[in-house]
Amino acid sequence: MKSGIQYQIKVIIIGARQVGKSALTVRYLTRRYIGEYKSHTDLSYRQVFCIDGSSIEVEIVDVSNHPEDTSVPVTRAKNSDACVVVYSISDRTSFKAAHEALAALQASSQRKSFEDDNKEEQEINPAPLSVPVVLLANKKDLGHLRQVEADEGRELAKQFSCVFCEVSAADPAESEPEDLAGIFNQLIKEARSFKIRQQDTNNNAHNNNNGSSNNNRQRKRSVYIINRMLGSLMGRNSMPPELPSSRKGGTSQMASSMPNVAGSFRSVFKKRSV
Ligand SMILES: Nc1nc2c(ncn2[C@@H]2O[C@H](COP(=O)(O)OP(=O)(O)OP(=O)(O)O)[C@@H](O)[C@H]2O)c(=O)[nH]1
Repeated sequence: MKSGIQYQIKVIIIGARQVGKSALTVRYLTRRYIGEYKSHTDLSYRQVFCIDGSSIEVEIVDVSNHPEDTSVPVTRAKNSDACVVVYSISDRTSFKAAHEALAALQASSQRKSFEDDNKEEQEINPAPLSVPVVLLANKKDLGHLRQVEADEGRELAKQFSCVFCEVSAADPAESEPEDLAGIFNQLIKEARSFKIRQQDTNNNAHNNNNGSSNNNRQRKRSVYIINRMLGSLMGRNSMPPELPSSRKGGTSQMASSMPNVAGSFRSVFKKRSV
C-alpha cells in the first residue's frame, strides 16, 4: 500500500449495455458529463479521497459488457469491496438485467456463507449481499420515455436490502435528494467499515485456529501417554481394550474379562485428556 494510504477500496460498476455506467463514473470523478464513450474493455480509475479523515485509495472499475451478451457480468464483482448496479429508467430490459445481477450477487453470497454456517437457517433467511451494494436508476432526465417506475426500483432494492436512488448523469439537478457524489462517498464509507469488520472476523478466526491446533497437539500428546500406559499395563504386543460403551448398554468382551484394566484405562483417560 502506498504511504499515507490507509485503505484501498475497489468499487465495481455493473449493469446492462448503454445504461450510463461510464457517464455516471466520470460524472462522479470529474463532475462533468461526457456523452459518448466507446470502449469494449473494462475501464479502471484510481483516485485518493479523504473521507472522514481517512485517506482512501478508490479504484472504480467500469465493467464493459460483451456486445452480444445481454446478461450482466456479475462474476466481475468478485473480490470487490462495493458494487454499483445500474439500470436505465427508459429501458425495462436493463431493469430486468439489474434484478438478475442482484439475484446472482446474493446467490454467490449465499454460497460463501453455506460453507461455514447453518444451512437450514440460511434457507429460511437468505444471506445478505456479501458487499455493500447501491442500485442506481439512471437517466432520470428522460421522464417522458420512462418504462420503469421509481417504486419498482425501490421495491427491488428493498428485496435485496440495498440502497436505491434515481439519478441522472446528464442532469444532476434531476437526481434524488443526495447528489451522485454523496451516494458514492456513502458507499465507499460503508465499504471501508465492511472491510474493517471482515478483517476483525478473519483475525479472530485465525486466533481461534491457533488455539485449536494447540489443543490438538495437547490431545495427541495425551493419547500418546495413554498408549504408553496401556502398553506397560498389558504388555507391548497386546491389543488395546475396547472402551465399555455406555450408549450400547453393555461392556465389551475385553473389558468384562479384564475389569481392572478397563477401570485403569478410564481413570487414565479422565486424568490425561484435555
Ligand atoms: N439522457 C441521458 N443519457 C445518458 C445518461 N447517462 C448516459 N447517457 C447516454 O447513454 C449512452 C450510454 O452511456 P454510457 O455511459 O456509454 O453507458 P455504458 O453503460 O457505459 O455503456 P456500455 O459501455 O456500452 O455498456 C450515451 O449515449 C450517453 O450519452 C443520462 O443520465 N441521461
